[in-house]
Amino acid sequence: MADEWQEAYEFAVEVARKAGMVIKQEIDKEMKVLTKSSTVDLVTKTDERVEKIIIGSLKTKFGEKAHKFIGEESTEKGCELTDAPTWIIDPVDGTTNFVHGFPFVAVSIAFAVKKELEFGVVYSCLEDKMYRARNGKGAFCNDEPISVSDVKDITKSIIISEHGTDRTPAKVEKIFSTMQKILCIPVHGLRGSGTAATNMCLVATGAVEAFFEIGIHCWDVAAGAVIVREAGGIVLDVSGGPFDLMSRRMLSANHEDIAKRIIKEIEVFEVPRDDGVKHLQQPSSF
Ligand SMILES: O=P(O)(O)OC(CO)CO
Ligand SMILES: [Mg+2]
Repeated sequence: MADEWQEAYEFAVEVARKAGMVIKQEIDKEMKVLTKSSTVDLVTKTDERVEKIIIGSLKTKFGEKAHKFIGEESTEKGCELTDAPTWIIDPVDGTTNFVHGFPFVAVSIAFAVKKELEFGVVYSCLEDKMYRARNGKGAFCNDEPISVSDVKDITKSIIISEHGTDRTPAKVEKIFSTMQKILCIPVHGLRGSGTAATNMCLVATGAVEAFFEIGIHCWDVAAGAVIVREAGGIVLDVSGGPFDLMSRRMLSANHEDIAKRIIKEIEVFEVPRDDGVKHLQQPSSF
């Protein structure tokens, strides 16, 4: 088949837009906020409702059994990425932002075949920015081609990292220590939008040079990974080794020079993998 997944790609954009409309309608309403892995890991009825809308639309279009689904709100005990065509979905990336009305909230939809990411769609719905990319076909924001920054000197860069939702003091200390070391290189600035998917799109548009985080999940970064790569950037493990979607560790950058410099400063800490696999050694390529 010449272009087997183009229809799925186009449909994913449609579904992400529909999901974003629901988020926009619900952000100003009274909402009940529940918690998940910690008291600061928030979830609302909108997260669940939007995920049902996305998965329901995809099943109606492609059939109940044709594809597999990994969704933030419907994957209870770890997630397994198989060779089957698989959708990886974060219905509301930036739930804390959504709860507080902080204006960066994204729908993230990725599609993998034989464990390789085929395309990714990130709809930053409050900004009305539709980011999308498909392997070998370029990355776009609202249909305009996007590309990463050409800055290779870390002292001329802006870097994004986030604090995560684990408030164990030892982990918070490592996160802040890493940020302090990077800030004092020095870089022009440190930022964070509160959504990993949007952060990756900011790397892809050249607004920042890199984004890294330990503790994110596969649904936060799967779509963004395709978008960064297609915009000319790189996506790696935080050690410099190959990116592993299930590892909960990710560094995306415009250029190897920026990535290498950041890796020198990252204080790595252990997090359980998304697929429940006990321990995998992360080989470093730098
Ligand atoms: O808001 P969510 O979907 O919990 O995701 C967070 C990271 O886990 C922001 O990317
Ligand atoms: Mg998320």
